[in-house]
Amino acid sequence: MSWLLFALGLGVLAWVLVGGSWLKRRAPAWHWYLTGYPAAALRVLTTWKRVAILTDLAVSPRPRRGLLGDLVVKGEALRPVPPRLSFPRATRMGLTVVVRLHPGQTPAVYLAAADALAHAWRVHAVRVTSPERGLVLLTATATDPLQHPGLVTARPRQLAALVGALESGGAWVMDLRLVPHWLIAGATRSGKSTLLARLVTELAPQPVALVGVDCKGGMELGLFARRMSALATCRREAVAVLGALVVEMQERMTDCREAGVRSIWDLPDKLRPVPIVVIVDELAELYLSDGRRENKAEAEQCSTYLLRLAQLGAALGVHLVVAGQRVGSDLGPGVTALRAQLGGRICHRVNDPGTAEMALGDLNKDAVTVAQSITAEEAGVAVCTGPNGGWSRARSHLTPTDDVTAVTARYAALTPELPAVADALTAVQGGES
Ligand SMILES: Nc1ncnc2c1ncn2[C@@H]1O[C@H](COP(=O)(O)OP(=O)(O)OP(=O)(O)O)[C@@H](O)[C@H]1O
Repeated sequence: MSWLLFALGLGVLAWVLVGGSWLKRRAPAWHWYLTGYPAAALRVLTTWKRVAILTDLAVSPRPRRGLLGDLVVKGEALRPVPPRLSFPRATRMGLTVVVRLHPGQTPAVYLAAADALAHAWRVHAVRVTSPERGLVLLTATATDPLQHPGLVTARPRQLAALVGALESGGAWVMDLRLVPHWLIAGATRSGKSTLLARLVTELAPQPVALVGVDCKGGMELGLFARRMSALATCRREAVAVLGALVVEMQERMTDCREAGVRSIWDLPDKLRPVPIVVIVDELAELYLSDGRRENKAEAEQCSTYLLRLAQLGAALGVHLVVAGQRVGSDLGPGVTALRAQLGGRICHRVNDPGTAEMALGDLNKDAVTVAQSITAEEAGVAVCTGPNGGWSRARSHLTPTDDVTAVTARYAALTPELPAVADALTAVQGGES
């Protein structure tokens, strides 16, 4: 018997010393289920009452004012009651609990208490959502899942690109059929180009025309030129390409009108034109001008064309993905109008609060705060909006340049021709030489 106990003890010791860390490295989710979750669940249940009182989530069943003779007496009642909490449920990287709100309570107080809860439960973060009136769902994540996001999968769909992993462990998908236009903001070295590379890798095998506008001489998007139907590398070329796209869009509009449909997706397969995704790297290069008249005119033209594409493109199969280091109204009045049309927002680390505010501020103030807390070590981490109006932290899949160039070379033969756009570009390039 004593030998058995000794062997058991040795086994437990070996597990603690070697097995635990091995499992943590190999299968972090299992490590969490076996060791982390029971301890965290116990911590949630044992600390709930104290934390709820400290963060004003607990309320007293007795009113704060009472009558003492003719006097109204005001004060804190004794023994506040914490809201009812469900048993913590394990998730892959954390746990969730449902809290039943006290009458008159709103989820706002729980949002304010989220940091305190994360601290008390010793977890990375606590997110607060309200799935149903009167209930809040507290989702705790044990460690930052975006430090080493695993590879996730998603069902392939046309015009949808699996670009990374969400904080929840789900797939981060940019679905252009659901959200037709996107704005990507981020300081230099924050991960914008990597995200664009990932997007191109995902769209390259699909029947989609890619048009690039990279006024930094085509240094970024030039890598994918083999799979691009057109690539503008300076503002003059951008004006020509965007102008030709507006004309193309007007032709599609006429086709739809004649066929009696409201979008190209309602046209029969044979008549449906190929969808076009216009990728703009560095928005500021299109908008800024040095004050000279011709430069100013070009900037204004770019602004007008982009706005037109964004306003009408969704139904006509023309989609915009616009990236920039700094997105602010100082770039010109057209930027704010354009932003309003770009429903999908992605904000990496930014240098100025104005850009985070511009990217996410009109959608959610909390998202702005979270975007501003992304550090320089977290390249590729961003706050992104979801199709149903929510937001999440996410990290793009690191896609090395060699992989993207290999994919674009493999699918180069699939590149659809856009003759009007190519002709406009050639005409400008001919005029320049
Ligand atoms: N998802 C990611 N995971 C890990 N590292 C990443 C990720 N995305 C980017 N990085 C790292 O950050 C570096 C900078 O990324 P990237 O070139 O995409 O930034 P950028 O915002 O486009 O910068 P710039 O504006 O200067 O072109 C990359 O070389 C890469 O090492």
